[in-house]
Amino acid sequence: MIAIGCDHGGVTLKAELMKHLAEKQIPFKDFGTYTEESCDYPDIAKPVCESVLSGECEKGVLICGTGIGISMAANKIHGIRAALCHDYFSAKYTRLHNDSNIIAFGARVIGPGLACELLDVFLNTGFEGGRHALRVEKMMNLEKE
Ligand SMILES: O=C(CO)[C@H](O)[C@H](O)COP(=O)(O)O
Repeated sequence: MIAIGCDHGGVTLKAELMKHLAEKQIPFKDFGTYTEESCDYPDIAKPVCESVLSGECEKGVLICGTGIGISMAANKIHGIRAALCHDYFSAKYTRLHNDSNIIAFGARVIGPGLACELLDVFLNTGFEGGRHALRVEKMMNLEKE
């Protein structure tokens, strides 16, 4: 199950990504927002991240206008590693090297075609482990300081 959420800036892109997931028969849970009425991206980031941390959802997708605010908000939550990705290399390597559990997009930055491709590579790439495991562990330990 994939958790997905956006602010008002990401409603259209979220719909495209959900259509893409449905076509691929990948189950998802939509945490809103559902209209283009203005809302605050931390209010959406929180339940999406909680769903990933609880294990209800395996990974998450967050969208705002730039992708910056909603990924910043997500990364304030302990256990979340959210990666803002607008290119193929980043979407692939944030899984391989950072074991990211959330991908974020800026709906005012990227088109739906590329975003769907990036989501695919994000979901289909595993963590490489090895030397990266200690780095991820050290990164997560920063939350405890
Ligand atoms: O990208 C965002 C946060 O990083 C927001 O989507 C953006 O700031 C919303 O702006 P506005 O209220 O003017 O639609």
